Amino acid sequence: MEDIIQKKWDEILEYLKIEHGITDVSFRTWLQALDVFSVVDHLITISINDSKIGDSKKYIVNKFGIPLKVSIEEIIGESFDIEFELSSDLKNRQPAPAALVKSKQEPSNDLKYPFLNPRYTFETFVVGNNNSLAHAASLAVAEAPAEVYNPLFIYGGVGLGKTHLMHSIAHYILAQNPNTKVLYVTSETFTNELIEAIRNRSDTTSIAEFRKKYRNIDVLLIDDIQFIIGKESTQEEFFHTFNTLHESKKQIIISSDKPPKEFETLEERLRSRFEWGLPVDIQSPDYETRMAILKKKEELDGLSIDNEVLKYIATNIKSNIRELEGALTKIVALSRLKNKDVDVVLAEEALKDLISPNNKRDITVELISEIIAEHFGIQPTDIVSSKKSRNIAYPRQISMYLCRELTDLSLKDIGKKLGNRDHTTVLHGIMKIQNDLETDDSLQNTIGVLKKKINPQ
Ligand SMILES: Nc1ncnc2c1ncn2[C@@H]1O[C@H](COP(=O)(O)OP(=O)(O)OP(=O)(O)O)[C@@H](O)[C@H]1O
Repeated sequence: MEDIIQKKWDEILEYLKIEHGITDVSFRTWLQALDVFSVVDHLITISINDSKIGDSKKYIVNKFGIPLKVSIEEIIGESFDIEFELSSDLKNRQPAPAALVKSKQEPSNDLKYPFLNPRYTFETFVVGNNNSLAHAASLAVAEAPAEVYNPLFIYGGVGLGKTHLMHSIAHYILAQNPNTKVLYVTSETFTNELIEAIRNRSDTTSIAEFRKKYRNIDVLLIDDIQFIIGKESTQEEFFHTFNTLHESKKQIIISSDKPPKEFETLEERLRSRFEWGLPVDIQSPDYETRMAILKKKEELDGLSIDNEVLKYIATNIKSNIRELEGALTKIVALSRLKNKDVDVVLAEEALKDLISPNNKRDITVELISEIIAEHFGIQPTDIVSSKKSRNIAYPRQISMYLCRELTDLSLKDIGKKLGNRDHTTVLHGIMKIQNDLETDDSLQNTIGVLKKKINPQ
């Protein structure tokens, strides 16, 4: 995390300057005298260059303390505490070595691999009847890459732990050998990067760069391969990527929502390759596994929830672990909001939309926002917030566009549900996406992926 904050430090200061109307002279004098000294857990220590501006700590804390905290949250997307220290006082203080401040679960290389979720490890993965084979095969591949099952093909329904297992394999391999070149991508990213490379075809290095990135590695993990089916040039490129890696004995791990034989329009030569190694499936978890997953989440989040409430969730939410975890989060959020203890009555209220009699999910603004937020690595609350940074504003406009396409709601109602926005703002958002779609093939691909995630049928 320290790396990321260091890298984004200038952007954070620029943001602060613009959002809080800081004058150029104030910016040059005060803000440019600030540097990140260390990031430990969620505390950022900022050094004040007192050789340049003297002991101005009190002034800086008062003037910039809160705006800086808010700006960091806006740009990084997470909340941090901050403290200021004079650089002369910090001179003899060593920044805490990153390895000492990480939690037990976190692998040692998360800075180098920001695309891996530090929580998705074998330690946090609950093994049940539904996933024991997939788990065992994944561990075998992690322990001996390219020696046992190549490719490893993990398939199963939505939200059942495929990504979690893939990240676990990557973390494990990197922990054993940090020099291994591991690349995890979704097939959407693979497609979008290929689109970009083809678009810049006149620049002969762009396709070469693309190929170098995907072929010059030891382990390729490609998630949700179903999204490349039917995209001819992507399939073709992936076919050659696969062959190059496989021939040079590099490990390939693929996930999908169905087994290779069920891909009707997949070319035979790719289908047969997917079956070369070991296709393993993940089923919906049984009741005991659902309880164990809820307890694991309770432990990881430091919660203490009445067993009856866990039983209520595990009894009612059966087929999707993401929803199972989401249910727990919703209950805890409602209890905080209402300042009430978590009990079954509160759980019933919190989950009334999730637990419908036929368990069929409706396409709602909330569902669309949740899927978009997850896809872009932000929080559903960001979508309805007033935050204006592009990494939030653009997904919000995509939400507006997809709400209009996939629900019968009026612009006014969409605006209301997306943070009480005016219908003209919604219209502007929709038109922006419509315009971009005309020229941006990557966006077309992303919107296609999102639509399938929202409405898998
Ligand atoms: N066996 C498990 N133990 C603990 N947590 C799990 C398990 N299986 C899934 N989860 C959790 O459920 C959530 C959804 O899992 P994940 O994203 O891996 O699903 P997926 O199968 O890749 O979904 P999608 O098909 O949407 O890509 C994650 O938060 C993950 O940590």
